[in-house]
Amino acid sequence: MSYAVKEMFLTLQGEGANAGARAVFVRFAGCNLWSGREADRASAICRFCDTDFVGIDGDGGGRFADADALAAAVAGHWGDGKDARFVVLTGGEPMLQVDDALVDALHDLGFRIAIESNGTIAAHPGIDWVCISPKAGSEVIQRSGNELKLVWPQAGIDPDALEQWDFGLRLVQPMDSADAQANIAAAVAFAMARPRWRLTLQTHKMLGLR
Ligand SMILES: C[S@@+](CC[C@H](N)C(=O)[O-])C[C@H]1O[C@@H](n2cnc3c(N)ncnc32)[C@H](O)[C@@H]1O
Ligand SMILES: Nc1nc2[nH]cc(C(=O)O)c2c(=O)[nH]1
Ligand code: SF4
Ligand SMILES: [Mg+2]
Repeated sequence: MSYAVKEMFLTLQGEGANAGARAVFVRFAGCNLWSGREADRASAICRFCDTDFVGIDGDGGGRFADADALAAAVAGHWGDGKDARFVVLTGGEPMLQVDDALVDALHDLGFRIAIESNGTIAAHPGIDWVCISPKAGSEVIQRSGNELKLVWPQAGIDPDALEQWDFGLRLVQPMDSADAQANIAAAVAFAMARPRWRLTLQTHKMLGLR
């Protein structure tokens, strides 16, 4: 299978429990909860997305003919070192494209694989770190993993229901929007009221990283 990738870059993971870790990000093109076109945002299932995932025209993006070609590009972004190789598969929705061949090819090159997914498609079982971020109005079928990352506030999501899901960590992340300051206050209040949850911030945005 070939893969459509919007962009690929080396940075520090900005969010969640792996924040601060050097990682190659692979941003797959396309999502099942929004077309990515601004004209469709108001009618999309997911309406607060902060990301351009349309097309394959970003830095390091393109159409990769097979898993070995994509994994080789990831290794090229990482550089020579073999130690602690780490790749984050995101998008768009990465589980529209991630398959056995890609997981095997990345593991063969020594990468630990993380995913950022909306959970509407089962995560590939070979992935080493599963981060699921539920979206109101969608059906999340992937209800287990390493971290559950709730963007807050989100009308239509009941945090009590999420307490039943099987995740090692529960994280609350302020929604980046015109109301960012109010959303930070809401996320802080959320974490203060719910000791099983921790606040996570989009540190790459504060640091000026990609
Ligand atoms: C762009 S999404 C791509 C991966 C996948 N489609 C998902 O939604 O999890 C990457 C992460 O950014 C989060 N995110 C998207 N828009 C955001 C916003 N406006 N504020 C805070 N987090 C946001 C998502 O919830 C997800 O955890
Ligand atoms: N540095 C950095 N960390 C991130 N964590 C999740 C991201 C994403 O867009 O999936 C992201 C991103 O785009 N950049
Ligand atoms: S599910 Fe993820 S990629 Fe898709 S629109 Fe929402 S935040 Fe963006
Ligand atoms: Mg992002």
